[in-house]
Amino acid sequence: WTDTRRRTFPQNFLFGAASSAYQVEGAWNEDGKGESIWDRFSHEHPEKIADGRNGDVASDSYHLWRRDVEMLRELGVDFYRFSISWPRVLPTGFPSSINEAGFKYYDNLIDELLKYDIQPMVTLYHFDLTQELEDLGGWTNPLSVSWFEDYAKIVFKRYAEKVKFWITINQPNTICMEGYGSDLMAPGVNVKDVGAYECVKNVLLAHAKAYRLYEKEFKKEHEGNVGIGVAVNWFESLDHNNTVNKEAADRARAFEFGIYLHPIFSKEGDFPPIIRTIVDKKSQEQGFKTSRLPKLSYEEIKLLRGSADYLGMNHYTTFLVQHSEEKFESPSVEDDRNTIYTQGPEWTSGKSSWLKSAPYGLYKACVHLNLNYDYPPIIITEHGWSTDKGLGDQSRVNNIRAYLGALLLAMEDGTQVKGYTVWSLLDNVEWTAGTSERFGLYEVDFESETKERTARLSALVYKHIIESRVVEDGWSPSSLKIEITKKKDEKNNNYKGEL
Ligand SMILES: CCCCCCCCCCCCC/C=C/[C@@H](O)[C@@H](N)CO[C@@H]1O[C@H](CO)[C@@H](O)[C@H](O)[C@H]1O
Repeated sequence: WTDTRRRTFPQNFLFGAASSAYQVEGAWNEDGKGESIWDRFSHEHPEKIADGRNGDVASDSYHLWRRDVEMLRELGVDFYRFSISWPRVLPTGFPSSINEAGFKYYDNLIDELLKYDIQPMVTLYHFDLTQELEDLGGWTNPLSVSWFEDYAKIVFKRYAEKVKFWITINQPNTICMEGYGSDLMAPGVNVKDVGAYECVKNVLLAHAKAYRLYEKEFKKEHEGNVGIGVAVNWFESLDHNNTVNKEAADRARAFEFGIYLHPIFSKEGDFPPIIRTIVDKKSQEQGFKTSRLPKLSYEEIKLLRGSADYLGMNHYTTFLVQHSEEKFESPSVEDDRNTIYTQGPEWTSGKSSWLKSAPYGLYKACVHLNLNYDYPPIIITEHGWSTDKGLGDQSRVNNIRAYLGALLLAMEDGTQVKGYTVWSLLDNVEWTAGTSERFGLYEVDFESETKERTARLSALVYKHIIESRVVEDGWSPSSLKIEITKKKDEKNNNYKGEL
């Protein structure tokens, strides 16, 4: 960390910015869009949304997509990561009803991006299941695997020619542990004992089926890359001489991300042995006839193993882990994991309660992935920082610079990082935090009718990093005025998405 040599991002390294449908689009019931679980959750529980601002209007990107693309051009990014709202294109979730008007929105957005040589990186699922599928059990229903595959097929068919980067599913841990294993996120059904693990199995298989479908029907002709987005924050023992806490940190890493990565990226496949042992043993003691962690068959293990062209790594922060002496509700995933998390009191805090800056954690997480999964190709599909509103976001600048510095070190030591994505292009609805936590390079004036977007300091700094391909701590812009500087003579639609 004291080695401050100037390091450079390679020419083929890709820089991008991200958003997701529910968080930015708004137009929650326009042009035939179906109801999503976030529409239902936020309407039935307005008290759960910190400042009352939900995704009904959000950043209004459904109407302001041209301005969004203009912002991406101002930044000079190589790609834009956004998600397709399943309920906007298939209002019930099933392929029996296709909403052409919904697809038209994505046609326009993708064409506008390509016109300016910005690659679309499409997430197929970012937390917004249709309510109709949720009423059938959502991701706890094994049929969700084929529901997702059917949806993926329609979207692949429509966009395979134009989209070279795909993320099947964003953050299975949030979907399953927070959406089904608690009531923190939609649908908030709180089935901590069995349902959360059923969800894990179904979400993983849905991902793998979509991956294999692309591999079989689209890969040869279109040469795109399909990955999965996993939250890989760093978890390490609070104290390194304490075996009990070191074992707790092993459990934390396995439960937080190993459970999703091991089946896809390890040589042997299947769930991590440490989780299998814990949940099987506890389930037996608790009187379950079979383990609460479902089995993966031989065929399922094979389907999953190797089912990603790259790992989409969402990394924000680090947690310090202790073994828990306190009793959790049992049976539950928390009880199975049995850990307590804290964070360094000296680490700088973001606006979100869970977000503190510890860039060394990104380096360590990369080393961990390299050792456990043999240097997988990685795209950082999310990293970001929350603030209050305001344009002078020096803390975001410091955070992005520090984490990019750590990333350069990890790359120098062999980590195969192909790209980096800031979360987020613009302020948006931060789920139950509403708009009280701002993650945008661009500020959105949520009070205005026009949802005015204005570049923050971080937007100018990120633009400079992309242009110079180095992280210069001393650089600052002469004003907050941002302009499009990267001129393209002609559009380049021949990009094949080489990793
Ligand atoms: C004083 C000690 C405090 C310790 C607190 C421990 C409590 C642990 C609770 C864990 C809470 C979750 C932590 C991490 C969450 C992130 O990985 C997750 N929010 C990332 O999700 C993506 O992030 C974006 C920003 O939050 C979000 O907008 C996007 O949609 C997500 O894909």
